[in-house]
Amino acid sequence: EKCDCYSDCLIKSSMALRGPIKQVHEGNSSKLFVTAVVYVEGIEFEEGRYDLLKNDTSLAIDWLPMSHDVIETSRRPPNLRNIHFVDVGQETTAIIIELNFDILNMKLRSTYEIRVNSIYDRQCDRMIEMSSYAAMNVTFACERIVDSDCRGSIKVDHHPVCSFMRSYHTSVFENKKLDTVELDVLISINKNDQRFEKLKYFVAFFGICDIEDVTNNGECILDLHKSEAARFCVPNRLNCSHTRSFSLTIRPYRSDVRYGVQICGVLDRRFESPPIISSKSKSVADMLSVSATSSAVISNTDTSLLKTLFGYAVVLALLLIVLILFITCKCLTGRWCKEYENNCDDFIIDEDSLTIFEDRIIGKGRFGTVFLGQLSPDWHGPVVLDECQRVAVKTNRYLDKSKKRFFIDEIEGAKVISRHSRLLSSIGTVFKNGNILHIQEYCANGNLLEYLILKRRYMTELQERGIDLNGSLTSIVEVDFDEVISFHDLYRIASQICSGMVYLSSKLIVHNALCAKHILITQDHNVKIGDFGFISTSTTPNNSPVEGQQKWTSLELLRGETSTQLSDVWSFGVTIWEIFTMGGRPYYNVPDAGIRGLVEKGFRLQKPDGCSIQLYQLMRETWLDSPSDRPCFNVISTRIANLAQQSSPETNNFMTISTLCDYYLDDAATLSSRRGTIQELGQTQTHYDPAALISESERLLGFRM
Ligand SMILES: Nc1ncnc2c1ncn2[C@@H]1O[C@H](COP(=O)(O)OP(=O)(O)OP(=O)(O)O)[C@@H](O)[C@H]1O
Repeated sequence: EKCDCYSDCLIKSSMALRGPIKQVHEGNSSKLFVTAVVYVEGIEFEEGRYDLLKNDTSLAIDWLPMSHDVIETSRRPPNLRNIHFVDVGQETTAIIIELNFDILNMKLRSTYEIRVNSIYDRQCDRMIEMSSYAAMNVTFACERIVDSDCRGSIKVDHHPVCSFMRSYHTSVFENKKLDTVELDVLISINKNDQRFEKLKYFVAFFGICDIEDVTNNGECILDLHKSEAARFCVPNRLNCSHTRSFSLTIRPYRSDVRYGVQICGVLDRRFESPPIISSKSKSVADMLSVSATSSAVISNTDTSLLKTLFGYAVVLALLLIVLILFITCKCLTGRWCKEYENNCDDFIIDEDSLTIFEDRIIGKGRFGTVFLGQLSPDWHGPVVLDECQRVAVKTNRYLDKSKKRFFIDEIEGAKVISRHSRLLSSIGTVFKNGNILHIQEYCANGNLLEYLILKRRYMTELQERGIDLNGSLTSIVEVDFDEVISFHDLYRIASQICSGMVYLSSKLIVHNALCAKHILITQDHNVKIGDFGFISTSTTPNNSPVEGQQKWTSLELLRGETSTQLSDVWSFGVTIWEIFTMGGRPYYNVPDAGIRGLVEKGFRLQKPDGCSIQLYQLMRETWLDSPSDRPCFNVISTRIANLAQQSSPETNNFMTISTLCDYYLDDAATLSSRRGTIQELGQTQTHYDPAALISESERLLGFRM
């Protein structure tokens, strides 16, 4: 039906983002430039006839407070740059809306809703309402914005995860005199809930329910602005078992109202307030049973008696602590502990200071299992630990002398290395039941190899679901940005490893076993180089490849010559190859014994699919026959920094993974070590084809070494 000035035009519409979001520079300031297109079906295009008034009824741009509401007030409203109407045929008109947003949105990772409800018809001087409005959410995720500088930006949405636990048991202690109610609440947490892994601690929001909004399922609506908050399982999440009790105090308590509690898990302590679910800032909460019948009344005298007893206990505990400190001090100065003098090594930690969580296996290596551990809160050493004092505890399953020697070498190696932010710190040793435990700082994201493989798998899964990380923002709303990795991050990792190696080589130390598996990733996704069991110095030179490391070993060391810092450069080249294949297996089809012959003949690893020719050129230089022809770590560091800068191609922030690459064939074996079935190193593989290694890379660079 024709739409004229008197008919009730029903117009269908849809909206999409045109092109990527870009950071643009205007004079001294920068803005985020967004173009949205609304396709309106059902109106005849006429030049100059229609307009979009930027008011509440026609075009609305609303910030959705599901992202970071903390600095809401510092955001400036978006600026409408341009609107124009274009005829796209078939009774469809495209409205192109160009907007400028504040750069802060990107730093804080925000989401806006752009909505067009109606358009203005100049000829008839009236608003035409759409049958259903056109709307779209635009998320400003720094890593997705072209030409953006992500330094200091918040990468993920850290809001607490609410509606977490559903099973409560409460016991109520009513203090009539003080008009308060104390609740001991026992909650049950679903053991298998993956979100639990990422949580720091819990917050309970509790308060009076809105009477009219009480539901039949034992839920009520809680006004979060008026509610109180109590933190629990703080600071040590390890104490948080799957059933957990904590206390709430409701003050003043009123018996005529209902109370509700909403339990949320905090992901990042800077963001404790829950997402605002409705415009009224109210959230569905579980009803707390605070009935007078189930309560035990605490009399005033009882509390005062308890307080006195508690006071005595505190004084006694303090006296005890002073006594222990006095004895320890005497012991350390050597006066009372003459007979233990030989053991007075800074590196030895008292067994009682360490708790080992035997059910929390972090990994398994050649020598034994690595467990999660915790040092007592009063332990203070040269390494600053996280707030839970978490550590990695390496055990040694071998008691025979030669194997034990390797383990001790690692501890001794770690002692030689001084502290550097990119090197894994060794904290000390604990003697337990005649065995030595090696205590190291804990890197919550495990080793780099598995880290990369897991990210690659998630990204491959996204690819298979048709989600293009380099595509339009609308298609990536369901992406968990914690689980993907951008080129920017790959370069950052390579550069951090290089800076650790610059430091090691400045101390004239050769690592001898550098590879992705021996690099650990901290909670905040930074790099720590580990495994110092095979280091060599000028006084303790090394001239044989480390068992199982042949694929990372330089030609001279494979030949039995002495390794130098430039031998580590070779291994570093293989490590960046692992990074840019996102955990590919070098020389996947060659057994360790075949590596020397192959490398001597000039064969080198092929160019990873996702890496630039320039980066591959750098890798090839690290694999030059003569060590003196290879770049040193200082030079590599500058070159990586330059390559990282050049590598922000317009729409290519994330690698497109080609699953058919042969270097991914053995993934399962690599990851199986995570589950505890370690592949024996040096295991013989049956078949390999050197010709496969010549591959495309040789042709691309036009030479073969
Ligand atoms: N300090 C640590 N923090 C976190 N995870 C660790 C730490 N140390 C080791 N791990 C994990 O435990 C696994 C086994 O470590 P381990 O050092 O025993 O063996 P590896 O170095 O991986 O292999 P191998 O010694 O057999 O060459 C590592 O791959 C890593 O995933």
